[in-house]
Amino acid sequence: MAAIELEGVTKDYGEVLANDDVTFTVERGEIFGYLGPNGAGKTTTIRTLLGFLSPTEGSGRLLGHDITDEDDLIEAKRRLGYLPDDPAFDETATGREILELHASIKGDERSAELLELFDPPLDRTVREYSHGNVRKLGLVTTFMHDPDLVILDEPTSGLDPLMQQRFAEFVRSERDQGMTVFFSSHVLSEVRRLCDRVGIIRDGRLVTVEPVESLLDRSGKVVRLRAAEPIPTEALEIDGVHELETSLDPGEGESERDATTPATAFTECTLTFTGDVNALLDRLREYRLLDLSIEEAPLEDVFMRFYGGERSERKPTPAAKSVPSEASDDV
Ligand SMILES: Nc1ncnc2c1ncn2[C@@H]1O[C@H](COP(=O)(O)OP(=O)(O)OP(=O)(O)O)[C@@H](O)[C@H]1O
Repeated sequence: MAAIELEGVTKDYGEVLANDDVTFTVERGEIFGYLGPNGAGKTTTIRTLLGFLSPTEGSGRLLGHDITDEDDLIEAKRRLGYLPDDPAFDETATGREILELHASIKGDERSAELLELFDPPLDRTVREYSHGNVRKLGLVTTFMHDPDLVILDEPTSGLDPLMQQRFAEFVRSERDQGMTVFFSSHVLSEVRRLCDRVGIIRDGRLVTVEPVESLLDRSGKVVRLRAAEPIPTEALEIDGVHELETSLDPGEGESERDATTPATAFTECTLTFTGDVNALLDRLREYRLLDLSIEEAPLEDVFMRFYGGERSERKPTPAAKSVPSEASDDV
């Protein structure tokens, strides 16, 4: 039995179709990242999963229980931890009082261990908490009853880098012991670090569900090179070259191209490469290179392909100019 199953979930608010035929499954023991820009429909899916919203159409199951059947869902909720995007704790209560309340409702198997990790200031009232401290208290209340499945809406928002790191290590070790983790995010570095699979939602529609590794494979590598001699642009006319940017440095003391320089040639370039790296290296073998780097493409670039907008700035080569490349592999 899967941890989460959604089938054709649609939520129509009249003027906005917040979720449009959303279908996916999250298996037990995986970390699933639900990605999308602001307003894409992430919170709507989460609130539907938890039975807080009834779908206009479609159905779903949480730990095997029907999300549209309130009584059935109570069973699932005993084994569920949920961190909303804005946990509405009683502002007049102290952190300690909040924990006592949660313990009395759901039980407390592990708050001592969680408090050591996340360390919210327990003796202050929630009114005095920073956004990050509310998040830390929320993480303790989410995991304290040792749930089988956690659903987290933007869990690291407001956490400092050290806390984000701690959260990542904690979540991975929980996953290794069988917990299922579903979280929404628009923080791509955290998704890359944490997730086994990713679902991307844009304008209410699920655009893709796939392993994070295949998303990275499809995004290709960023290749940067600097050559000691001009390389004809045709040398890079091979499958998998995208977004080629080149520049020609005439070199010290040489202000003009010499007669042997091809009409389109470069000494420096940056490109995104989705093909076989060996084929690229074969092409470059006959030229004298000064520098070559091959790195994973930023997930930001891949993400942008899904919902449009400007690509993140790539460090341009000096005097970089664009050269027409083959059609982009938009998905
Ligand atoms: N109660 C509501 N009535 C009408 N429209 C709504 C309602 N709740 C959400 N929406 C709209 O539905 C769309 C999806 O909203 P949702 O909160 O699910 O997005 P999100 O991906 O969680 O965004 P964010 O990352 O900003 O939290 C948005 O256009 C939002 O304005």
